[in-house]
Amino acid sequence: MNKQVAAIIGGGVIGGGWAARFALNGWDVQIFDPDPQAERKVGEVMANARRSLPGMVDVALPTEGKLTFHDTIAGAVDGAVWVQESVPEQLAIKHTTLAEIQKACSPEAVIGSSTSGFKPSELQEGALRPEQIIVAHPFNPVYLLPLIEVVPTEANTAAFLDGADTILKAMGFYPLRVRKEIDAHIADRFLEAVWREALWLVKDGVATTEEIDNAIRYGFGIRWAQMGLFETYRVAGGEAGMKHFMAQFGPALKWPWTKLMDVPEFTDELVDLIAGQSDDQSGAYSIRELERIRDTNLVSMMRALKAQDWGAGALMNAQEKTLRAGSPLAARVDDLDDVSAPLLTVHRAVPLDWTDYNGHMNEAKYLQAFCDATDRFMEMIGCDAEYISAGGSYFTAETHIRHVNEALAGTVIDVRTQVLSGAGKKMHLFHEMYAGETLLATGEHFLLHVSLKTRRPSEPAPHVLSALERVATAHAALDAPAGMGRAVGQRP
Ligand SMILES: NC(=O)C1=CN([C@@H]2O[C@H](COP(=O)(O)OP(=O)(O)OC[C@H]3O[C@@H](n4cnc5c(N)ncnc54)[C@H](O)[C@@H]3O)[C@@H](O)[C@H]2O)C=CC1
Ligand SMILES: C[N+](C)(C)CC(=O)CC(=O)[O-]
Repeated sequence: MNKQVAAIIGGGVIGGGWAARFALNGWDVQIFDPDPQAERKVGEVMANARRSLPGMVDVALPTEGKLTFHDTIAGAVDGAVWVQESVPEQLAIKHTTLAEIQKACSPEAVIGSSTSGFKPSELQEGALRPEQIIVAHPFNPVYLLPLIEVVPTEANTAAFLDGADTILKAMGFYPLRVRKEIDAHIADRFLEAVWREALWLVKDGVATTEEIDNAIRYGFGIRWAQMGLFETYRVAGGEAGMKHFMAQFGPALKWPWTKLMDVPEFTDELVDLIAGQSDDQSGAYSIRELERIRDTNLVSMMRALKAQDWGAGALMNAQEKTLRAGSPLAARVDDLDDVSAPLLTVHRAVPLDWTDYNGHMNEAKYLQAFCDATDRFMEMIGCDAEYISAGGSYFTAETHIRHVNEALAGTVIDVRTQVLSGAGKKMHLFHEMYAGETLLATGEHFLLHVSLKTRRPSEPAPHVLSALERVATAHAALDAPAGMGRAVGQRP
């Protein structure tokens, strides 16, 4: 099947991030950037994205698309369904680039601009087809953060905007439709206000760049990542909530807490002061190293939110549900004509938060992956959430894991499950974990069906038992897997 094509016009920090997001979600990506270093730079962004994005959700993303570089805008936009403009933030350059794009692209394509500040009506001025241009403002790193501010004008139809939202959501983005166009949309208004205050604090010698960053990351920054501003302040109002919060802190808005719109003059002295402090603070790392530190932290935080089904984590769960639906990972044994081969129970990439000080998947996570495989197999035979809430389940009684090869962050792993025996209360499973054709590990697990009321072994419901027996009978014809029944220390 032909992949969908995205064109990236301008492959710098942001264009490179868009390219990675599209490619790792299975799109072919065609890039135009006049910088002779663009291919190397995008390659480095891709390398960081490959280690961080694929493992964010607990199911594999589509197979990575192809990245190609083109000498002209016309070449890059050929066949593109989405064209993302990410050239420098100057209106004249944006206009010339959008005109070039429109001369060659499909009239049906979405043209998104990454602009941080220009209004869509400014971008659409003098355009051949204003109705296909919108602001699609991302956040760095584009391959990990979900927010895209979608800012339309009246020229864009509802159907066109809904189509754009659908494409963005399928890639795990959160398209936030901005109701009225304004300079700098929504989020950059805040960022600029915070930045302005921070510049004053440094200029006035109140704090260094590092102290300001500490004030953010040890306090309100981490809080904002999960509840934003208003929900956080509602809680801060105590039992009386938002009204009490506003009564208490509203008057402070009139006190001289902030410098408001007053911008410190960008003298060489101020720039040198800030750049110097920033070098002292973070100069020991290269930018790519800082990006990797940032990505590891972001993935770990977002996956923690995923476990809580909250905020950015709830978005990831929604994307995962869509990716699972219709894949072999959604099938039940009763729906399958053929269960004679080991069954696919896990298909995912190794997430960054599964790796350890040895730079590979930590041993505890092999058990996690095999546990997920067992959960999935239980679901396949009908021991699903509904069955468990009615009081039946399986408990694991014994586990044996063999580590055969290592797996790095981003590696796609498959677990295939063979039923060694399944009768009555007993279920004996053998999981094999692969990266492509390479065996990474095996897990042998013996489980007993239990009643969650008595916490004692019990007979499974007939439909669960018959599905289990069907697979066990089919798998009885398979060879015994290598490593079955091994004890620790035994020679291969
Ligand atoms: N850096 C950031 O934090 C964010 C930037 N943005 C927006 O994204 C856009 C791009 O910004 P960055 O990626 O940061 O800049 P950048 O300087 O990293 O990249 C711009 C790229 O455009 C290329 N370029 C220059 N003229 C071009 C042309 N005529 N045609 C095609 N490519 C051309 C340059 O070679 C460069 O690779 C801007 O509109 C900016 O406001 C949006 C969100 C965040
Ligand atoms: C600094 N900036 C205005 C370019 C920032 C953005 O537009 C969004 C971001 O990623 O912070």
